[in-house]
Formats: sequence, structure tokens, C-alpha cells
Amino acid sequence: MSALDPTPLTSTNDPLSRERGHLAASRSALRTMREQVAALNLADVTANWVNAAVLESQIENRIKELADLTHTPLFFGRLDYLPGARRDGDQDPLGPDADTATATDAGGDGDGDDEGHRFYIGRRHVHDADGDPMVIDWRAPVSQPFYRASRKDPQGVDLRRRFGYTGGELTAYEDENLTDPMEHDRTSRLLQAEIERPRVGPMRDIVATIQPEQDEIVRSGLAGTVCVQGGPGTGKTAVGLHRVAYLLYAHRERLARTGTLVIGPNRSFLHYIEQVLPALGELAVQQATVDDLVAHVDVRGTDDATAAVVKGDARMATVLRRALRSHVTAPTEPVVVVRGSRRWRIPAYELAEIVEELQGRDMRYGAAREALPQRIAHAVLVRMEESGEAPDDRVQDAVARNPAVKAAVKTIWPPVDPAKLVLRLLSDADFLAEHADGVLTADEQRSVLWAKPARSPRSAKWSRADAVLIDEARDLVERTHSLGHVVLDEAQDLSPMQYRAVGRRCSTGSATVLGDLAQGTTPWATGSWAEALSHLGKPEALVEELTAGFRVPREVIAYASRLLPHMSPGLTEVSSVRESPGSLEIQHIADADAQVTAVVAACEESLRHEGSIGLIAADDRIPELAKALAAAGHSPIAPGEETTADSRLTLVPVSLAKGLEYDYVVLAEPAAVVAGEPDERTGLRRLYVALTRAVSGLTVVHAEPLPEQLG
Ligand SMILES: Nc1ncnc2c1ncn2[C@@H]1O[C@H](COP(=O)(O)OP(=O)(O)OP(=O)(O)O)[C@@H](O)[C@H]1O
Repeated sequence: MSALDPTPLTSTNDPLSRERGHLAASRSALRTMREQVAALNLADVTANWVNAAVLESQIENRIKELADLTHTPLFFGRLDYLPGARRDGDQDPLGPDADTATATDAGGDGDGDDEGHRFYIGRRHVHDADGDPMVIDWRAPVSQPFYRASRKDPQGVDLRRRFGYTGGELTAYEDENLTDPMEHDRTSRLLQAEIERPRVGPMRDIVATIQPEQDEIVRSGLAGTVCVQGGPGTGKTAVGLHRVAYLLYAHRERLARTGTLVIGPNRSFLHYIEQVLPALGELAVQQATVDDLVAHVDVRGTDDATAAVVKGDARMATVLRRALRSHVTAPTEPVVVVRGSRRWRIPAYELAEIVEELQGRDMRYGAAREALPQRIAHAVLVRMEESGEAPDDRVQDAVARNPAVKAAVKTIWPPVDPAKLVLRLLSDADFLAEHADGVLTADEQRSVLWAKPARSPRSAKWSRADAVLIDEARDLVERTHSLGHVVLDEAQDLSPMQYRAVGRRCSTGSATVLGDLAQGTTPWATGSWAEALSHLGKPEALVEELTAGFRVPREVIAYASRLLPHMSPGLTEVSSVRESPGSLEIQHIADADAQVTAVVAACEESLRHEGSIGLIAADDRIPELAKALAAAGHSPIAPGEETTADSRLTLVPVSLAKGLEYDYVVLAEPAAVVAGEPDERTGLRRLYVALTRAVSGLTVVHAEPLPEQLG
């Protein structure tokens, strides 16, 4: 039976019942798949206990991947292809997971080409007992038209059906007949409902409703780096996470070997997004902040803004390189190797040539240092051969280990501890001046020098920026391991040196860089993506822009966007996909003493609705608000703690609000948010972040005048 067949609407044979039938059958097929994996008898296939343990853990993971999560629908869409329509990716339209499946149809109706193929699109591949697909992974080539086909370009699709679920039950569907000239585009009600579905718990995936421009980024190839500029709520984080899931599917073996990493701005944010990839069946992606990546020392100190800006400047890489290289000294003495009754002498000028040659190569300091004894030994061997001996490789190794050679290497190319190198640069004005000459101005040098020099790396009060410098120095000594793919979220806030730290972790892989220049709130925030990408080492990356806003309703984003010309002129305003009249309320409290009470009342008003509530305020106002909320009987949670049905109110210091979202937001005193930053532009950007966290409603409560730029 094809999707085009007129079907009588009887209670068991109406479209919804049939779809529920397919859901039940798919669930049962998934259960069978799981049982088959669980029933594998390891005794038959493993010769020793090590193999058995590895296999067992692989099986456990596979069983986890095949779990049927009650509230996560097994499929969310259906595609009916036109009769005879060819699909793209014809070689393997079902993709890597479909090794046992044939490309008939995932619907079990047995349609031949003449009647068109039908595919159910879901989070994972499910097949029946014969190996025929019942649900196709959303990442398979054949699923792509679900996200991209349009009336203008139906891509062979006749009908696209989206399913709606309530509490795990299939309750609705929405059809688009892409080839029907009488039908027109409508905004999807299911998309609207999905976005507005109250938020409880961590961030969810958007796999059922990825939009065409988002899908292009999600499915862009592993070889290239993509940078996405997008205003608040345009789905950058969601797109980045789905891209990793896609890449893991399309290049599973390679990425399993090389590894993938998602970098976020802080722990709360990482905690907020940590469930998205597991929900998509991907359990092996690492998550970290930039600080985690460079945690070679304990960070106990802070920098003032001037010092932090200089330390984060890419010129520091030149200073470090010069300082490190200064450890290599020109040989002044010959090396004399004694073997048996013979002495072999390599004169200083020849040693100097070897050193010069090594310095001219693109080698790490440590690798060159390791190569030096072998080069000296080679020179000795040449002399041995010239005098008629026939030494082999073992002799070369023995010469390389000769004490005279070792001693020479230690003097010429001594080992360098990266932390000690940075410590010396920050403590010793002359050493810094020598290597920063012509690179940093005298003022800049003064700004980074410690007032009280530290004695040792252990006792030093390292700052976050210092840790990045040490990471750079480590990489100069020994190449940092590169992963296959790195997603960098909230990238606009990184310093050039931090970009370099991330860049070396994907030097042989690729990256997805996500950010919004208008939300940059660090003193070193990125001015342009071209600049950031060159620091990352990926100047050839494509920069894409997302402008459709999913989170913030039209009225609210229009209000927040008033700030744009004053802080980030030239950036495109987000155009919200959601009209939501009444979503913005501005409350002016004439009596400043009554403000806290008004803020608590606004939270209570928001709590009448379903979903999560965020009370956002300047960091220094948080203790006072916490006290007032407690006095009114509320126990708000902190950002990053999971919201539950019983604790839906989060008290958010504005410095942690970036990247997070709440169904309802109460923003206390915008003027204090602006005043909390060192300069007005950063203050307005911080306010812009705070104003754009709400999905359904924003209440601004103020006693002080609103910043004039909000007009
Ligand atoms: N295609 C989509 N379908 C459904 N929801 C979507 C879609 N795209 C984005 N969203 C939702 O919009 C909200 C904002 O997405 P996300 O956090 O990824 O935006 P962002 O661009 O990273 O925002 P910010 O700049 O504030 O960090 C999330 O709730 C996300 O699930």
C-alpha cells in the first residue's frame, strides 16, 4: 500500500492508527535487536579474557545504544518518494549503519519502485527480522530530503509527514504534499509546539525539526572547518552538537580513532548540553572548557584586564618561541667520542652546521633535541666509514648514547620545562625584554611582569591566561595531540592565544566554530571571524550565517536588538520564527526599596506557567535576591543544576547566562548589568545576552532608569 492510496478512515485503519501500528512494530523490532546482542555468547568468539572484557564492554555499549527511551520517539518523520524517484547517495542510500538492510522501504509495505519508496526517519536505524529497515537513521543520505526538500526542489519526495508526540504517545501528524501545486508553504505547527514545549531538564535535541539552512551546516563534510555566526537563539549550539553526531555516523571508524571534543564556556553550560549527544546515541564525545584543556598548573591568580589582553595576544607566541630558542647555544667545543683505541672528533663548526640545520626545520624543540645525538652519531659514523670501518645501526645508537655526545647535547640543546620558561618570562624583566624586543612595547612588557616574582612553578599564582601561555610553550617543546573534530561554542570570547590552544587540538582535524560577535564580553573578544580563524589555524574555513531565531519571540528580540547598533554595528538582526504577543513586560518600580519584592513577585507570576524560570541579575545582586527568594519560601537552583518539575526556578548571575535559556525570564535591573562591566560596550553586550534568554516570556523589572540605548 502506498502513501497515496485512498484509505478508509476506520478506527483501526485511519492514518494515525496505522502509524501507531508501525511504531509498535518498530519498537518490538528494536527490542529483538537488543535481545540478539544481549544473547551473544562470548565463549564462542573469544580466546582470552582480555578480548572477552573488550567485547563485553562493546556489547554493553551497543545495548545502551539500542535502548528504547519511552519519551524519545523512535521516529519523527516519514518520506514518501515519487514512483521511480531516484534518491541521492545512490551507492548506499541508507548509509553506514545499514549494512544488513536492503534499500527497499522502511515501512514494511513492500512498495516497488513503481509505487514509490517510503521511509520512516528516526534517531537510529531499526530493522526487522529479515534485515529490512523499519526506521532509517536521520543521518543516512536517504533521510536528507526530510530536512531539505521543498516545493521548489522536492528532491523526488511526494509527501513529507511529521509526527507529533505527547508523553511518548504518537498523537498527531502534519503532511506536506511537495508536488501538489495547490498547496502552499505554512509554518509548521509541530515546530512551533516543539520550541514552546516547556523546558524541564537539560537541553534537548532538535533532530525532528532541523531547518534547511541548519542542515547544510550539520551535514557539511569532515574535511572542512565551518564557522557559524548567528544571533541569540538561532540554533548554533544545537547545530554544532548535531554536526558531531552526523560526522560520527558518516566517519565512525576514523573519528573513533582520532576522537571528538565539544568545548563550551563553563561547567554550567557543559552540564546543560551534556545530554544532547547521548540522546542521539553518541556516548563517546568528550566535553571540556578551554581552561580544562590547558590545566597544566593550578590557577590561583588573576590578571587585570590590561595584562590579560597582552597575555592573550598572539604576539606572545613569538615571544615564547624566541625565549625557548634562546636556550639553544652555538657549539664552541668539539665532541670527542672514544671507542676502543680510537677517538673520533667532530669539530665545533660541524656541530654548528648540524644545529643550524635542525633549527631550520619545522620541528618541535623536543623532537630536534632528540634528533641531535643521532645526527652527531651519524657524523661520527661517516668518519668511521672514511677510515675503512663498516659500522652498522647498532654502532650509531651506541655512539648517540655515548656520554660525550650526551653531555654536548645537554649544553647545546638543554631540556626546557615549559612552566619554568613562562615563569621566567613573567618574573625576569631582562629576559622578557630580550625576547619581547620589537614585539611588545615597554608598557606591555611592564603590564605582564609579576610584581612579586614567583620562586617555582608550584608556588606561582598562575592566572588563566598564564596557563594558556604554558600550553603554547608545551606545544613548542612537544606537538600537542590533534583530535579528528572539535566543536568550539561561544567562540567569540576567546583570546587569540586561546584560539591557538584550541587550534592545535584539531591541527590535523577540522572544527565547527560557533559564536556571535555581538555577545563577546571579554576584553579580548573577537573583532572578526577572519581574524579568529587565522589564530585557530583554519583561515580557509567557511563562515556561514544563521539569522532565523528559534528561541526568542519576535517582540523580545526586537527589544534586545535596539542595542545592536550601539555595540556591534553591522551585524544582522535575528528574525524570530515565532510571534508571541504579550511576551515582553517592562515593570518600572518607582520606589527602589520595593524592587526586590517586585522581582520576587515577578518570579512567582512566571511560576504560574509551566516550564523553567530564570531570574537573571548583575552578579553582585545575587546574594540579596537569593535571600529575598528564600524568605518568600523559594529555593532556587544554580545554573547548570538540572531543573525538575519541583524546582523550576534558577537564580542566574548574568556572567553565567550565556548559552542558557529558560521558558520565562525575569531580568532584574538592566542598568546594574551594564554597570557591572568595565566599559559600556561590554555592559550593553552583557545586557543583550540577558535579554535574549527567554523562550516564552521576559519580564524586566527596574527601579533605575533603563539604559538609554534601549530607547
Ligand atoms: N530547528 C530547530 N527546531 C527546534 N528548536 C530549535 C531549532 N533550532 C534551534 N532550536 C531551539 O532554539 C533554542 C536556541 O538554540 P541554541 O541554544 O542552539 O541557540 P544559540 O544560537 O546557540 O543561542 P545563543 O547565542 O544564545 O547561545 C534551543 O532551545 C534549541 O533547541
